[in-house]
Amino acid sequence: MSTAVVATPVVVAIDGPSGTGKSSTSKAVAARMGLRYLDTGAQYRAITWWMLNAGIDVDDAEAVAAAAGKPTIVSGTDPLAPTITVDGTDVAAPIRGRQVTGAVSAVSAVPEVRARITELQRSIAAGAAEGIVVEGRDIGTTVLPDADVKIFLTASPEVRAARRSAELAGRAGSSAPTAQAGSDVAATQAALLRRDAADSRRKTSPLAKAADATEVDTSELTLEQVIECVVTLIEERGRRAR
Ligand SMILES: Nc1ncnc2c1ncn2[C@@H]1O[C@H](COP(=O)(O)OP(=O)(O)OP(=O)(O)O)[C@@H](O)[C@H]1O
Ligand SMILES: Nc1ccn([C@@H]2O[C@H](COP(=O)(O)O)[C@@H](O)[C@H]2O)c(=O)n1
Repeated sequence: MSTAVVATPVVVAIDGPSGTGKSSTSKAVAARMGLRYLDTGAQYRAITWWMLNAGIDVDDAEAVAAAAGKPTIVSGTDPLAPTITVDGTDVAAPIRGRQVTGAVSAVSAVPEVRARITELQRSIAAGAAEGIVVEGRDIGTTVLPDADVKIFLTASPEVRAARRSAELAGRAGSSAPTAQAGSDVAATQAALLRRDAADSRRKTSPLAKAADATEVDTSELTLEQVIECVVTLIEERGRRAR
């Protein structure tokens, strides 16, 4: 296992569709290389949670835009214990629920929301003296176009759905595969693809691979292999820069 620590602050952008392994990979790479870690999806989920809690119709883009500046979102960037609060409330658990997951693409498509969250992301990245891994959908294209290393993770829809379903089943405490589990995987895959389509089609900074990003298809790779691959790409960039 590599335990590299980079000498100069490095900014790493990791983008990709839902469930490709961005969070797992980014956290592990950041922890291994002594970097900070920012989960930008959690920030969009947090503002969505606040909108839902405030009774705002998330399909009313004008109402969402008018409220976009109201909540205060704070992200903790320790890769071993990332945190997210809204107006001082810890929302790490509720932002992973179905309601937020079903509403987040509509909220994140609103330009005023993106402007607000993008500004926050840039200030967090600029303040990370030791370097940072930032993961999301538009980091390499829009948020940090000058990132030192850009990676675009992909995986087949079938693999992503199977991994996500296993994760959800693990959280719920189930084990043996059943007919119900089979239909859950199909529903999970449909939901992932719906979210990818909405995130890719929006007008403002859609989910996209930056022209200078390295694409890594994780379908046939273990998580450890993906982490090693990303660490190697960062180390190679460091050697070229010296
Ligand atoms: N290479 C891999 N092999 C096996 N399982 C993996 C791999 N990468 C990630 N996983 C598992 O797949 C699931 C989804 O991974 P993760 O949450 O990191 O994806 P993500 O791209 O951040 O998703 P989202 O965009 O929805 O937040 C997790 O349960 C994770 O442990
Ligand atoms: N840079 C980003 C990151 C995320 N989003 C939106 O948030 C949703 C949730 O992201 P997860 O990574 O937690 O699944 C995602 O579906 C996007 O709608 C974004 O727009 N830009």
